[in-house]
Amino acid sequence: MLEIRKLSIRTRERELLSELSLSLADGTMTALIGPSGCGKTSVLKWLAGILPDAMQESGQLLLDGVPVTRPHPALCYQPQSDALFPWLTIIQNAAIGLEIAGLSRDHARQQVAPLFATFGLEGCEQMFPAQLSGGMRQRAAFLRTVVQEGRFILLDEPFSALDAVTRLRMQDWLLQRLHERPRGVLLVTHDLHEAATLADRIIVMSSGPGRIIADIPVTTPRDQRDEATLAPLRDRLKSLLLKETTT
Ligand SMILES: Nc1ncnc2c1ncn2[C@@H]1O[C@H](COP(=O)(O)OP(=O)(O)OP(=O)(O)O)[C@@H](O)[C@H]1O
Repeated sequence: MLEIRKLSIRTRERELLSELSLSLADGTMTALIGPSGCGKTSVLKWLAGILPDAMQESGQLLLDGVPVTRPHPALCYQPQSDALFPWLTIIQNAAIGLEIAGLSRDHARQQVAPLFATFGLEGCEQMFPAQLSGGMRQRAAFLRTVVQEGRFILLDEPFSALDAVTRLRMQDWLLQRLHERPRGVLLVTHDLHEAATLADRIIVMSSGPGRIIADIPVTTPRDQRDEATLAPLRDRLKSLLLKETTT
């Protein structure tokens, strides 16, 4: 269990988050949605331990009840920007998280190489990030994150640069992977359909300052989550967000 306790964040100008508390269970996916600028990315950055110096924060992070400092190997973070190292090839980038975790270079590359075809990156292994499209770079960053063995994966709009079909493929792949190797996932997304299709639970944040205004379990079995079944949930999410953006 990963527990955020009373997280408050201030920028120089304003209070961004006020005493936000949230527990994430192992092996479940939680989607975090909210108006632009409400602080979703900042929550993930705080969890990853890379909040900008310009922000002041207070709060505690507990893993199984024990306070943790970050970066922590249990937490794998995929930022909104792909954050690939421009001087490394794509396979070096994809393998770097595993290398940092202690795998030998060869072993790390052996782990990621078979996934290049699945991720539509076959033939790009020796290319550099600047030679790839935005969607390809995002898939490489996603690959780098999901191969790591952390108990919790923090994904910041991981599919935002993908075309509709590739996005569906990557979502299916993620669900399959989590089925085979359960992890806790915190998924920041603006896509209500994505949240409703993938998540076990959806957290809705308000802005000014950010706090949780709804915590909604998604109980429909995944294989029954079609357009019609999800429509009432999407409508509820939409109306919560509309209220937040018009007040
Ligand atoms: N490096 C920074 N220094 C100071 N303030 C920042 C910095 N980065 C972000 N902010 C402020 O924090 C606010 C929240 O940003 P954050 O990226 O966490 O929101 P978000 O909910 O993820 O937004 P979006 O949905 O648009 O990605 C921004 O509106 C901005 O004012």
